Amino acid sequence: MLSTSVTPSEKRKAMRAGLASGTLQRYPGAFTPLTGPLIQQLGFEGVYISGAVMAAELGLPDIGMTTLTEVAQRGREISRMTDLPTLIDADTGFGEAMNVARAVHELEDAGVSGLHLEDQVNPKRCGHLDGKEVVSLDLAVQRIAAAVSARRDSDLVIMARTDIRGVSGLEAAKDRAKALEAAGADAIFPEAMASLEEFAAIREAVDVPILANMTEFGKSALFTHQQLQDVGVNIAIHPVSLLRIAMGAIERELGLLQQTGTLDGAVERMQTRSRLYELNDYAAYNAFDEGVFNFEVPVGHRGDGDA
Ligand SMILES: C[C@](O)(C(=O)O)[C@H](CC(=O)O)C(=O)O
Ligand SMILES: [Mg+2]
Repeated sequence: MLSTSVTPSEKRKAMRAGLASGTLQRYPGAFTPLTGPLIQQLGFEGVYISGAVMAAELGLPDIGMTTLTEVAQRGREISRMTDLPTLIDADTGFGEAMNVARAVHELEDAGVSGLHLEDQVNPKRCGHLDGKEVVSLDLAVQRIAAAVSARRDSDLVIMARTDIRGVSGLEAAKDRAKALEAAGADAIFPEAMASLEEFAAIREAVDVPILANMTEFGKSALFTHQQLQDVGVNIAIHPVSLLRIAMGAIERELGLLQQTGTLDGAVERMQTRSRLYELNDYAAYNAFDEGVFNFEVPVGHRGDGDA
């Protein structure tokens, strides 16, 4: 009720334990806080908080237009509603070293368990589009080193994302992954890998956990969790999937309403009121209310003359 009773510290430890477990950690992207409890109830290991989704929801392109305040707020809203660890997309860190440090503090305070920082230049773009540019190795390393030295909770997971595969190829991605690991990254997010073999090559290059981004309509095929686990991937994200599923349904049903003047035929496809109330845990609020307000005040204690 109201929020999770699992502390940020416990969630960060859980995220680290999951990454070290040898079992693939599955993090669907929560496109709204309400999907956090659902992801948890269905038995996933964690919740991803996507920059692309946050931007899209605001009607903006995913080119670094969202502010740290907005991102931290969304991180807090989603982390609050789940017992699971959360991994948030911190894009390029909202500037260079000092801004990255500030971002780490804000996101830590928001209660996220981990964050990833990428090596694109600003304005950044979706990692699965062409025409990306990356910063120099020095600058990429500085961003990670700044994040690592700024964190106050040593369990906060600092993940380094490199977009260099789509710019300079796999060999460059392996080299950069190694350098980012040496800079203190707890995990590596190799963006836009073309095949399972490429994930295996990154696995070979570094000792820290690696992430696979299973975004639809991108550069990577949608490998199964088993396939990813078999090549040594530690965590899979499905960043924008829930937004795409929901928006697909919304567009279809809105069209129906526009054409027929009623949504009667769509009701059977909707989440029911009772299921929604279950996710929002109405029962717990009722129980709380009954415990606090519906008690008997002993005669002589009402303060109204006990008339
Ligand atoms: C993972 C990602 O950074 C995100 O913001 O969710 C995006 C996802 C996408 O646009 O499909 C990305 O750059 O891959
Ligand atoms: Mg992003």
